[in-house]
Amino acid sequence: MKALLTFRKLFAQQARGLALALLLSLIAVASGVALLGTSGWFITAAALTTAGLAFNLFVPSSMVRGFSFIRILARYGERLSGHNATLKLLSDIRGWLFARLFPRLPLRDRSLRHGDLVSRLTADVDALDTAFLVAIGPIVAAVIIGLTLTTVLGFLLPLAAIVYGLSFALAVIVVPVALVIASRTAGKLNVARAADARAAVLDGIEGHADLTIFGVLGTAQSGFTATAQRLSDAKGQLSTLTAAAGFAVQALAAIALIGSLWLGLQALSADQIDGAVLAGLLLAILGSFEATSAIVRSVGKLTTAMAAAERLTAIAEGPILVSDPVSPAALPADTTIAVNGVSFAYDGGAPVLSETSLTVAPGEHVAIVGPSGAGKSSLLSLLLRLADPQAGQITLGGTDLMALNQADVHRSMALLSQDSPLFNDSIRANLLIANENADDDALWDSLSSAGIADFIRALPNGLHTVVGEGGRTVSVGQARRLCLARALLSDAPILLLDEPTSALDRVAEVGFFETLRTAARGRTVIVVTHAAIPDGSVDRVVTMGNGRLV
Ligand SMILES: Nc1ncnc2c1ncn2[C@@H]1O[C@H](COP(=O)(O)OP(=O)(O)OP(=O)(O)O)[C@@H](O)[C@H]1O
Repeated sequence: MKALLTFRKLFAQQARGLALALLLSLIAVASGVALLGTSGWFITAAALTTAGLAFNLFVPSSMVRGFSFIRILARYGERLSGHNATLKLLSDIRGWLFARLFPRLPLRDRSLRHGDLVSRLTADVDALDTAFLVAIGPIVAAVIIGLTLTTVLGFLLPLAAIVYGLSFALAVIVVPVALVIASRTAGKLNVARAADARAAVLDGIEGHADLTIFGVLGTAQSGFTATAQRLSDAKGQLSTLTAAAGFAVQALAAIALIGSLWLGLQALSADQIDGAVLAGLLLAILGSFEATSAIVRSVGKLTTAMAAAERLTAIAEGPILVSDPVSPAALPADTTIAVNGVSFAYDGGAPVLSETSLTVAPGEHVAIVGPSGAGKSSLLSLLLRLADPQAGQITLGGTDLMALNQADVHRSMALLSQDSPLFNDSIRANLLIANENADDDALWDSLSSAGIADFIRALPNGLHTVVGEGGRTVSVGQARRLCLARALLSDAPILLLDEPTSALDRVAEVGFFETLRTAARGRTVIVVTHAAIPDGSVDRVVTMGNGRLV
């Protein structure tokens, strides 16, 4: 519940729409109760009056029509305003979540799988709509109806008011609270297992080719069936608890009805109440319990919403690894990079860099080589300020990186990483990410420099060709060249390249380094590579080993 309260400010922004929905839901339930009550009174009174001659049929029949009309309109309006406010609320929650997620990427909690994150951003946010739409609103409406009917009964049948009031309070407050307490674990399990199932689907789709080739598709399928079974067990647990609560509410409705009937008949024989009024009251009691069955169904979902809220706040309140300074320094014009005695480890782990130092002059092309795991990519991350060193200092033009805004640092450095992605969009749109103002000439220049212009020219749709999810419709080597073209298109004076040739054959690799030499002339280049670097393609090669440059 505490996690759900994190969203109270966003709920408050939609307070008007939600309050209107609540008011209309109240009117709908009240008209339903009044409709049944009036009908019971009307039919009984008409039957008790000889041939209906002495009974004014006009007023009650118009009341019945009026209440049913009001009920229909109120229900329609409630759905309209409730859903409208809830959809706005969900969109606010998504915006809120994304704003908190981005500064926290990459997440410190490495156990968070891709599918799990997707699940949190979609299904968990959706689960929050139940918090108001199907739980809080109906409960508030039912409490008001229950209090009103208890007061009316208090005047007409005081003893029945006690029986009804107690039964209704148990049905609307005690049973839902007990259901929430009893189904907390089942709610959490539901959300976690639904996320497992989504992650398993994503893993299966992504790894389908490898699973087929290694002949383990059957094993993967049975793993997925077991995941689906665990989800269905969790759903089953929740449904059983909800059904038990539903039974308790129906039993309380029966107690309220039979108790009121018994007390009402005694009052009738003692001439303390009119028969028609009694029939109306009994039907109104029945009508008021209709509101409670919706509550039980929705409260069952409330625990799922609470668990979803906990998962969302877990990522939204996670630690921010790198933050901007309060009063940032201006970005210096000088692009000299100086790494001075930097030591770095990931989140309390083993040291990755130990007192590393390196100076790269503006326009210099430097290659960093060394064994796998030596810390080369980590050094690039520190240069981009995706993490901060625990000791030492990195400066850009003499200014400490930690004194600069991250956005300024990123404006001066373009990155081609080992896994730079192509987005499911046109080649043009993929390139413009690096420089949205670039014209077609600039696009073709960068494509030529990356050695892929001829291939694009030969495509029927040229720059407008859509590359598919993750660049599936082009080869891995072509995708790398498109990413290089994107890096070259940016205005950044410093290019950081991490294993840019990992997907290229030797001929293409040699061609790539030659291209880089000329295409990035005038810019600083730091390239991390395992490739044998052709002579003359960089100014300097430094070797990294055991977290130090040697
Ligand atoms: N995000 C991370 N969290 C924790 N440890 C990490 C993280 N990224 C890398 N490491 C660890 O830091 C060490 C250095 O990794 P890094 O990727 O910098 O090496 P590398 O020299 O670039 O290796 P490769 O040539 O294989 O790409 C490795 O032991 C790796 O396991």
